[in-house]
Amino acid sequence: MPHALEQASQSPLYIGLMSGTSLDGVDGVIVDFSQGTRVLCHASCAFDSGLRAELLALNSSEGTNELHRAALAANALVRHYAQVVQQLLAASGVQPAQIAAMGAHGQTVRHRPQMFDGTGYTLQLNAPALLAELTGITVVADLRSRDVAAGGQGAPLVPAFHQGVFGRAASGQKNQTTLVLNIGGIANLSVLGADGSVLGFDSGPGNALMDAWCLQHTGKPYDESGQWAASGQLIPNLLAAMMAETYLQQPPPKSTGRDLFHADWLAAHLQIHAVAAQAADVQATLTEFTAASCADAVKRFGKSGSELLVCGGGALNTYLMQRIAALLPEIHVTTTAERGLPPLEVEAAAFAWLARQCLLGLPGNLASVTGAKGPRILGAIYPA
Ligand SMILES: Nc1ncnc2c1ncn2[C@@H]1O[C@H](COP(=O)(O)OP(=O)(O)OP(=O)(O)O)[C@@H](O)[C@H]1O
Ligand SMILES: CC(=O)N[C@H]1[C@@H]2OC[C@@H](O2)[C@@H](O)[C@@H]1O[C@H](C)C(=O)O
Repeated sequence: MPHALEQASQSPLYIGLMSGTSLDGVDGVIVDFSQGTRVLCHASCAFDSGLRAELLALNSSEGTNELHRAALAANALVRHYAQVVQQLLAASGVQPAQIAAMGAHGQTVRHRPQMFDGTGYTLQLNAPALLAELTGITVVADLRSRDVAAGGQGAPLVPAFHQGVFGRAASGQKNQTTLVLNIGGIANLSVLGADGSVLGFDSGPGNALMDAWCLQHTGKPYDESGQWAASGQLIPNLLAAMMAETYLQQPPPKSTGRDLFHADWLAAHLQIHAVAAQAADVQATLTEFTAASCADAVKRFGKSGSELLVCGGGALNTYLMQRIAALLPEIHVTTTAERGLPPLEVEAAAFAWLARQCLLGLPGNLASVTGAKGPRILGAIYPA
């Protein structure tokens, strides 16, 4: 390892930066790993509507000059990252030289881990060299593609971090399966077995479809606390049709994204089952779809008496949380805040941990989750 990097990797302070499939903006944290995992501060920066629309457009193959537009969007994205980094440093009083590295996820615009020839790809827009220039901090980027190259899904990556922070060794609850459900744009579940085993997979949609419908009909980017959904009536045929999506029944390892759960997927279902429906009824049904697909995943892999810790922005949707709890009467449903990590900090903290694993030369993936051939060191390093 070059001398400067070796020196940097002595520091216990790392930054994690996450901009996920919700396309709402960037969450960042500084984490101190000197004694367990301690988040020193959290900052976020919303995307302006122009960048959000461009990133959403780049998720589909429509439109022209994608390569040029993707490069410009990546530059704009890391300017938001740099802004979050400045906020974190200002709030904590930490100097750039004290940060060992930052894990910068980038923006997923395609996720096709398995293609016809066996090896697919996952694509996160990012400009790590620019980010290193803007911040003076070592950047670890491209954290998914090595797992895909090793035959894995490249996602979800957070289960290994969940195990360290919420698993039996960390919790002291040695006889119990702990489940961690991240409800972002897409939802993913980690199953932390009492025997130390770890499973994990994307259960299906999180907030992405609800957000899209809410924006289209109310002009608001999301349904605050799920109040609008709570005012609507469930459309049973629409729910049944969406729950019949074959992805939901597939066994893990599996991962998904906007590649499957996109606007056209929703429109096709609405055209058949909700032509004359009230918009609030569709919102109620989309919320139930997220709740039911998450609850099904939990029922399949959790045990009666297990604890379910919810994180991601969906944990702030009170109505969605009520629906998940109602569908899982034998599971204790709460949020990660109960274990000391607020829901909006978990993913970003996971990417700080992944940067640390990379710098220390340790694996970041779990083959039991992604299906990769084995453990792999994830990420590419852009020194400060
Ligand atoms: N107060 C709230 N009420 C309802 N929903 C909320 C609230 N706050 C956040 N959300 C939802 O959470 C979303 C953001 O969640 P989060 O930041 O976890 O997603 P992400 O990181 O983009 O996704 P992913 O985990 O798929 O990468 C918002 O788009 C919104 O749908
Ligand atoms: C390809 C990609 O960006 N996947 C994200 C997405 O957002 C949630 C879910 O789908 C999960 O698989 C993953 O993110 C989390 C952070 C993960 O890798 O664990």
